[in-house]
Amino acid sequence: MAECSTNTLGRALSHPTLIETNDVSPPSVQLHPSRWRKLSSCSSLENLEKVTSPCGSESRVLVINTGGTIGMTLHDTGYAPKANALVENLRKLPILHDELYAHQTCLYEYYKLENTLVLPPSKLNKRIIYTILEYSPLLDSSNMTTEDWGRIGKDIEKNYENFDGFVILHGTDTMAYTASALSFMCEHLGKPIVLTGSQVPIYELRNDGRDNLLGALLIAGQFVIPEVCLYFYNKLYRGNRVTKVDASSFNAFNSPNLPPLATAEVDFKINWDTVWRANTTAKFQVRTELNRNVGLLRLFPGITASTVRAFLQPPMQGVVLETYGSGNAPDNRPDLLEELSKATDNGVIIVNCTQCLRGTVSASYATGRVLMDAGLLAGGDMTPEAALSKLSYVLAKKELTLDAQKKMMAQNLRGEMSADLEGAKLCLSDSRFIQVIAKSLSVSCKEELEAIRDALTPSLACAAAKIGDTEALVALKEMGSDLRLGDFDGRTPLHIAACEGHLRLVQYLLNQGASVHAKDRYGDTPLCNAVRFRHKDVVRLLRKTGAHFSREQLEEAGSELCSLAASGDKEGLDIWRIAGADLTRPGYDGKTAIEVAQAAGNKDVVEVLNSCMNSKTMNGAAIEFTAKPALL
Ligand SMILES: NC(=O)C[C@H](N)C(=O)O
Repeated sequence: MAECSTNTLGRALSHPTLIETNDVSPPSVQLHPSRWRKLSSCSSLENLEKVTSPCGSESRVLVINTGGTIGMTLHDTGYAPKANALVENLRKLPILHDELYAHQTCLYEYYKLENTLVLPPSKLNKRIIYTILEYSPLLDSSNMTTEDWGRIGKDIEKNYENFDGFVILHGTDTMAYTASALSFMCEHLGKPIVLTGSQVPIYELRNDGRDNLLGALLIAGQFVIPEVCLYFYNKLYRGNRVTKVDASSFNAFNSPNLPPLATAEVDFKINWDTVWRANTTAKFQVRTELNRNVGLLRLFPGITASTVRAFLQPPMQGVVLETYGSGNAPDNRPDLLEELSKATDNGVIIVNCTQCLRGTVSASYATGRVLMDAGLLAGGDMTPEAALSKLSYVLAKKELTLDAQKKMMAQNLRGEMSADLEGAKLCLSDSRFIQVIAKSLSVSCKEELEAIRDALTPSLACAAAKIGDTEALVALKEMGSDLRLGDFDGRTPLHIAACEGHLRLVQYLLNQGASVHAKDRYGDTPLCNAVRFRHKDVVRLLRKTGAHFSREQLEEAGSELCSLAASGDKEGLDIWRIAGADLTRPGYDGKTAIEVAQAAGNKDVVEVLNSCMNSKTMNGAAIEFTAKPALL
């Protein structure tokens, strides 16, 4: 921690004095100063030297336990969820909880949460602290409804700013539906949400629950993959691309039309090219309104017109028709086609999806074109689960006209369908720059070229961000570079642009999917950098996009605010206010900024602070954090 104490926000706020006054040399673990403070009064202080982790950092994950096999036991009626048993069980598993570390670092005292656990250090040297929120009753996922999806969404929204990632424990039977639904409900998502579960309860000797939970936690706590994902049997999938394909294998899920986002091998291999990029500058929010008048209808030879008619009766508003092959239906059945036409004329949205596990619907066959003529929308390569939940989400947007809803159904909203990439593929060999380097290194194959590109472009992109050269960034992007990647210090172009105050460039990077939550090796986000270098416009834009201080940074801000108040620095205080700091937060000695300003006789600072605190309409209103996260 000592070497991290000079030039970034978090480091500037650390309190070496705390360590001195307690006369305890810091262990190599990077704890937040507030935990240090707690530690000083903790009975386990004498054990400090046993904290063995080398200099790592911590991240926080919220685990929402909805039920499913992972936490089931065998009852008279068969397998059913067991309440209040998971935390106790995990606490006894050394791969899922490091009791010594928790004790030595006063984890329970600090978080005041019995259900907070900590993983042993990861290979990337991170400690993942996770808090389990268990639902009551726990459900077999066959019992889940759209209301349960809404509850999960709202709990994530409530706790969004307190955690780096989210894991949802869920039964496998309807996990693909929940994952799809959440992917649409979570708008402008900037953090990972990973669903997982198991085929065998975690309490049994041989089970897949431990590995699945561990993998999901490691991903949610270490990688900014801003998607609703599903982790199972060593693979991370996009949630709206999966389907359950096996009732009894550990390898229960498949993502037939999209390769996994990541694979857990010796190391996690993230397929960053596939990871979804946000293209808006809006804040995260969850839309819980879903339309329940939707359904799935699977075509089969000999289906009667009256069955179809009955299915399409009001109040039905949206149907996924599961057709044959590449989206085909009998073109010698005018009775069926008439029922479909009547329904679409009456405003029912019918989406054509294939019954096949893999592939897309197309208009290659006459038997497919008749469905287009009947007013069906092509569902591309969407899974029926994704198409159904997308319908439910889109139809709940009552502010949209029917035409706008249909248009939205045809759009790729969250990576649930493949865009028609004909002619749009980026070609690495277009880049003269990379070519010249590749030539000088005598490489020619695609993989080697890509490796060179990936090694060089993060630094080049940061250099372009430093001088505000948007054109250079556009050119790098066209080469296929991922502008979200960080340099050797984990500093992304967005960090650099935020430091330099290049507002337009910040906007451009956000439009390209740069993450406001990316942390560099010192734990700093672009927001920390923009505050430090006092770029108000950038701070405003980042806040608008959902950037926020972590709970620890907010706690530590008190001392910085006091020092600004002592030196009469109104501008400095204002920028912290805009960034979302709580101006009433006391410093390390318990005094607030206003008290410090009063003592120093800085009248106008007192006035400014008073007016800020009285003004309800102020921009970037202070966020009040309680000692406990909002979930309690
Ligand atoms: N493996 C499982 O989790 C199946 C269980 N019936 C569920 O979906 O809740």
